[in-house]
Amino acid sequence: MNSDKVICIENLEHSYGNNKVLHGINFTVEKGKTFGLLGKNGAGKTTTINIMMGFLAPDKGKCLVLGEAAHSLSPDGKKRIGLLHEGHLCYEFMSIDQTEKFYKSFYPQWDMEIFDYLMKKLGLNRKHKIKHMSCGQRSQVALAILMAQNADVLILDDFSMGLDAGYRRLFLDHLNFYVKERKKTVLITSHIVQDLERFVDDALIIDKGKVLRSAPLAELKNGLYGYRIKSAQDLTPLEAEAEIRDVSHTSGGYEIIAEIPPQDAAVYFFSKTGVEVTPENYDITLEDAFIALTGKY
Ligand SMILES: Nc1ncnc2c1ncn2[C@@H]1O[C@H](COP(=O)(O)OP(=O)(O)OP(=O)(O)O)[C@@H](O)[C@H]1O
Repeated sequence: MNSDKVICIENLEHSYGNNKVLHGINFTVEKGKTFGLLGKNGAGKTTTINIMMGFLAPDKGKCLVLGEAAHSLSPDGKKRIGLLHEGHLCYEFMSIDQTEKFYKSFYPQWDMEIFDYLMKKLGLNRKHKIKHMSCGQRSQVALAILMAQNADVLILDDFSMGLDAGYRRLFLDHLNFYVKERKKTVLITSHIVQDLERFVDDALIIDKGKVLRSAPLAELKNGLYGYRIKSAQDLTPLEAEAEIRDVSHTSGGYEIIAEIPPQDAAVYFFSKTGVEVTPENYDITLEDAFIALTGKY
């Protein structure tokens, strides 16, 4: 196997009883890259991560992590993976100091500097108990513990967990530096899709356990265009058109994401609405592309 392939997933299928939730997922995460796994609630992200961690055996398909089959990872392989699972890592009755001491004992490569740096940002006394912290503060401790493990592969399932915008930005900046500097590999999921736009190299969008799009971030939006249109007419019926991926109301009118290139937009909207509008083309965000591909609900 190519040693640059840190995670390699082929035709992964999984069911819970009769409910099939993964329908042949494929993706590869290369060394030194940050990979975003995106999908709506219930899309199959955590199931995929549980298979990658060996917690679940897939019905079909292949899942290799660091070159080993995920369901039989060696102790050495496990040591090289840092996992942030949905929820928290910490025992609530412990203080920050006790939590560090507890986790440090499992990780020979414990990076005290990173832990101290992130705890200084938290600004709480180290004797402070986890149970007396806010949800976001607990998440900050959990992330510091994860970073201090100094693992080669970091898997962060829904890292945002109640964190405010400033801390999320600080953490992602830090993680970005850490990944590039130390050639680590990251797989991350977040419901705050916008956070990942500045950060991931490649992304996979899944919906109901199927791959909708898999590409380097810059290519993920290919073929999707955003238009701002001021109109007194109700444009929501456009949502029924196959090439229209989303119609959203804004204070000034509408934002429409469509598979229509700018040179054809004015004629297209005239043909569909019967009124002359001036569609203003804008650059769509990753979140726009995500909604265009997965739908609002
Ligand atoms: N232990 C389980 N038993 C039965 N069904 C499950 C179990 N865990 C998850 N599911 C179902 O599998 C599907 C995928 O769930 P999964 O947790 O993988 O989604 P997700 O993408 O992580 O969602 P979210 O963003 O809401 O965390 C859902 O329909 C869910 O109801």
